[in-house]
Amino acid sequence: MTKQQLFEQIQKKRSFLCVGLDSSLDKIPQHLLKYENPILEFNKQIIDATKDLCVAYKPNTAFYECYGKKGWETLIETWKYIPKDIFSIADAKRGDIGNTSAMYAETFFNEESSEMSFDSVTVAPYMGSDSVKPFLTFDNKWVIVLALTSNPGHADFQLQEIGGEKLFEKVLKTAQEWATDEQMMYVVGATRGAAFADVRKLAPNHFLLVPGVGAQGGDLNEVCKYGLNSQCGLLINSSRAIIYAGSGEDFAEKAREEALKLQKQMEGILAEARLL
Ligand SMILES: O=c1ccn([C@@H]2O[C@H](COP(=O)(O)O)[C@@H](O)[C@H]2O)c(=O)[nH]1
Repeated sequence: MTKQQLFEQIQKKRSFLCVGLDSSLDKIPQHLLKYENPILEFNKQIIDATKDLCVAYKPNTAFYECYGKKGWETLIETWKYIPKDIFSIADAKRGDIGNTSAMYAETFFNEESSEMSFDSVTVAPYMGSDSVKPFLTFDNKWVIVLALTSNPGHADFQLQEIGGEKLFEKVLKTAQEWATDEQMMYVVGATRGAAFADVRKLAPNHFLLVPGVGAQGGDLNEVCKYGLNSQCGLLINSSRAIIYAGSGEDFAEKAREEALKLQKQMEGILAEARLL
């Protein structure tokens, strides 16, 4: 999916919501445990209930890898179930020496070998250019580089100054030497609020994947105030607050209600910014 196509989806759906599929056996409604693959059934019902309200789905691979062979199968089947006009993100946070990164890229992008071909994968930039570049060799695929994360520990490294600039600023600048805003996005946590103004000074045109709305308490309005650009430029992720909104037989309806609340807020924000 190109950047323009993503913006068109945002305008069509009046939403820049990404639903996070962080699905685990101990959290999904207990009545689903009778299914042969409870998590897949859960994901399918969540997708059916929210697909007209969001423009992206983000399974975090940790929630699948922990179940071994069955978990990988669930990830593959979940990817297959995501409608192909909806942007898919493998939140895997990979990155290693070049030849190893190349294998990670095959894992998430090469359907012939792995049976999945996500639109994008999250990548940790700590190991530098050769750890990121192998992900950029696939046509029409995106790399989403961790820049300023939503967790409290972000300050340990990302806010440290090197040569007069913070590490996350260096990441934002240096990564732009590897790819354009047509192939690269950045992760910036919703809990960082006003820092979006600093991010936009360095990356005015990039899409930002923004986790942290919902369970982590990030403020959607503040993120949009500083982070919105002329093509929206934001994919706001919410995982637990949507998918675990209900725990009974009506869990998918409850998830829809939560997604709808965010979609309505987003519609208002897009309208006010004259992006619709
Ligand atoms: O900085 C980051 C990077 C990634 N995440 C991931 O996003 C979701 C958030 O889940 P919620 O339930 O909405 O809190 C989860 O998969 C994280 O691993 C992040 O939160 N912050």
